[in-house]
Amino acid sequence: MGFSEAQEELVLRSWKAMKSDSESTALKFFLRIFEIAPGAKQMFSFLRDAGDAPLEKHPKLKAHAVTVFVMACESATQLRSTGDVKVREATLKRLGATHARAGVADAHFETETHRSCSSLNVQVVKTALLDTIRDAVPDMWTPEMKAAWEEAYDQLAAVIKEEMKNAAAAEEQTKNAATAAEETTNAAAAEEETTNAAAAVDAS
Ligand code: HEM
Repeated sequence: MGFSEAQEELVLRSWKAMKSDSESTALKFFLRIFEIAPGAKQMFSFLRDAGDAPLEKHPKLKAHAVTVFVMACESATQLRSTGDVKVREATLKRLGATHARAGVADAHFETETHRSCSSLNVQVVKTALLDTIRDAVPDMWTPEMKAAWEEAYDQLAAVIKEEMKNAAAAEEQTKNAATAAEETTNAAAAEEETTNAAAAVDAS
């Protein structure tokens, strides 16, 4: 099913209404993420270093929330015009690497609850996003608006998750190359040792 002009309009209209109060929307988004998954706080370096300072005082707090909203809006526009989500190559590479490094798992992007994992309920960013929009624009909120945001978010998340896999694979390759190089060095050293030992035997 393609993304319609009406769906794009729903996403952009609600974002426009929220944008005027993006400061408090961003804060609510974050608080909701940490309500759902308290453990997720540890993944954000700037929060790890923040000690006990209240979240709402944190200067970097807004950036991630606003980026997720803005990029989901851009996805909605792209989905309507081309049926596909494309993120600029350099941005995508960085996003893949940052999220993989921070320990973000595919599950953090989804809405399902992994009941087997009771300590960390992983219905994180997507649920937090939808809840935040619902509470920010209650008069506009409809099942159609929810579906439009879900679609835009899902397509964007799929692109980032794919890039996270690439980043993880590249890191693994670098590690393997380093191990292989080390093994070659060790083998060369062992060979030299054998040669030296043989020479010592010859000399004696
Ligand atoms: C479509 C969804 C998402 C978008 C568009 C997005 C976007 C971004 C951006 C732009 C950054 C800044 C760093 C950079 O540019 O490399 C970032 C960092 C980060 N994101 Fe996301 N993100 C998304 C989903 C998630 C999810 C699901 C999680 C998991 C809870 C997450 C956790 C993080 C963390 C931990 C960082 C690093 C923050 C730091 O320590 O500085 N993000 N994200």
